Formats: sequence, C-alpha cells, structure tokens
Amino acid sequence: MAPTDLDTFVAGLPKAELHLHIEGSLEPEQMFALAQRNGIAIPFGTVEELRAAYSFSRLQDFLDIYYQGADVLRAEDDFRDLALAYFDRAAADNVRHAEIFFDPQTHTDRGVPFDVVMRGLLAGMAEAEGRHGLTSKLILCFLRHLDEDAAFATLKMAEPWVDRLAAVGLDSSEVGHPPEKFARVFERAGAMGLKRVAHAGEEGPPDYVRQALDLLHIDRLDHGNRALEDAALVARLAREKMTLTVCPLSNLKLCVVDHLDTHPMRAMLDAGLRATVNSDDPAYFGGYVNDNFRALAATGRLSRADFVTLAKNSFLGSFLDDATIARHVASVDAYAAASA
Ligand code: HPA
Ligand SMILES: [Zn+2]
Repeated sequence: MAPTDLDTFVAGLPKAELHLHIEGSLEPEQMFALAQRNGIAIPFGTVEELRAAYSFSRLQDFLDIYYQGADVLRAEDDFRDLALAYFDRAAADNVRHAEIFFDPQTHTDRGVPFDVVMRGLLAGMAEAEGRHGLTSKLILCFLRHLDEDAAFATLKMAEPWVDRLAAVGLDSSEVGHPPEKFARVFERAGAMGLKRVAHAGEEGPPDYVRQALDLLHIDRLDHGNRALEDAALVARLAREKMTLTVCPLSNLKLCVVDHLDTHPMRAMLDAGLRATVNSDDPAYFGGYVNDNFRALAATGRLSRADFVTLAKNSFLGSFLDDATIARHVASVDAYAAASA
C-alpha cells in the first residue's frame, strides 16, 4: 500500500518506546546467525520455515516459541548484538528513548549468568546512544509462571546492578498467575528504589489490573486492554494518569482483538487514558513501533492530533526526569507545527 500523508506524519513523530521485550526483537535471520556462531541446532531448516511457525491463537502459543528462540543467546556479545539490532531499527522509526524489558530467568535457568546478560545489554545500550543519540533504560521482568522464590532469587542477583535498572516488571502467562502472587517481591523491589510495572489485562480480567495497582503499586500498566470492561476502573486509571503501554499488532497476532478496526485504542483515548503505542515483540508480531503507528492510522479512526497525543504520552509515561520529558514533549510540538 502506498504511504499516505498520515503514514509519513506518524513515522516522523519523535517517540519513546515503553513496551519492548528485547528477546522478542530477535529476528529469524539473527536467530540463525547466532545459532551458527554458538554451534546450536534449531528445529527449523530455513528463515521462512521459522517465520511460518509464527501463527498464534493465544499468548501461550507465542510464549512457547519465544522461549525456545531465546536459546541461541549465550554470550555477552549475543545480547549486545541483539540490543543493537533493535536500537538501529528503533532509531530508524524516530524512537528517541526506549525502556526495554528483559527476562533474566529465561537465561539464568539455561546456565547463562545474570552478569553476562546485563553486561551485553548495557554495552548495546551505550553503543546505541553513541550511534543514534537514542537513550534507554532497562526493566527486569519476572516470569509469572514461575514461583515467588524464583523471583526473589532473581531480584537478589540484580542487587549489584540496581543502579543500572529502572524498574521491575511482570510478564509471561497471565491467566492463573495473578499479580498478588508477586506482591512481596514488588514490595522489596520498591524498597530497592526501583519503579514497578506489570503486564495486566492482556488476557487476564480487570481484577488483575486492580491487583497490579493495589498490591504491586505499579507506576505503569502494560497492555491494560481488559480494564475497559470495568467503567470504575477506567475512571480510576484516567484520574491517576496511569500510562498504558498498548501494543496493537501484538493484540492482533495473539487474538486479544479480532481486528484493528475494533481495537480499544480509540476508546482508551476517548476515556482520557494516557495510552501509548508500542511493538511488544516485533520480530514475532509483524512490526516495529512505526508499523504499529501506521496500522492504527490505516483504521482511519485516529487523527493527527490523536497521534501527537500518543507521541507525547510516550514521553510523559517514561521514567526520564521532568526536564528531559519536557524537552521531548516540546520536540513533538515542534514536529507537529512544522508538519502542519
Ligand atoms: O505480550 C506478552 N505478554 C506476556 N508476556 C510476554 N513476554 C513477552 N511478550 C509478552
Ligand atoms: Zn509484553
């Protein structure tokens, strides 16, 4: 499809990405290259065969293949190269700041030391800032299908690195693993000075969103789609200016929504929620952040002004300091004025 004026406009907007699993940015080509570099066999013959396996009807279908794919990541340079490949693509989408998730348990449980993961990701982050001026922060996610003890053990490993982490998060299989399971771990993380975020309301019910607010004391809500089923909860999220990191193409691929034309982003903006646009696991869901912006633009249900709001929200919802946020928000206004 030929790009429209709106496509060009949304692509050029300065933006932050706040919901990106770095392991989910592992493209099939890079997976094959790392498998070869590390002498690992993968159960797919070609890149095309692997891509063809990316057909999911729910979150768990995706998670099974995503954890398998991460097995090619072994050495510090693998994590650095993974991060750099993401940042190169993000910079091309005019991402100026990214707050990226990583899943240490996916690696430590395979015998890859926590420090190897950290050093590799931090090297990629530093190189991306030098190369593109793209700043970034790290969010350590606990796998919610594992138990509380395992999360505490992971937080212990993170102690020497606490100054290099912005926040803790909660991801993996949502239904059956409510936020309350991790209330004590999140309390400890908060005491360590870390911000707190959690995936909630992707597949789980509105009550999981409420638990994330009341028991995990989250600073940001990842997904949050199903909060819309509860009007009082929506009013509270709006009143508390809670940022929602929404992932349209992910929602489509994981059948959280039937069609982008009925995606709740319109309803979220109408309700005054501080929603943002993000790519989640771009290598698996068919696109990076600008692909998500363009997919929303193609619905015809969002205006230029809505996209300006979404871009500003991405900075307002970030964990940057107030002066830096103000500078980025002004850059969005300047871009919009120049494009008028
Ligand atoms: O979309 C997601 N949901 C839950 N866990 C995840 N881990 C990576 N991506 C996701
Ligand atoms: Zn996610």
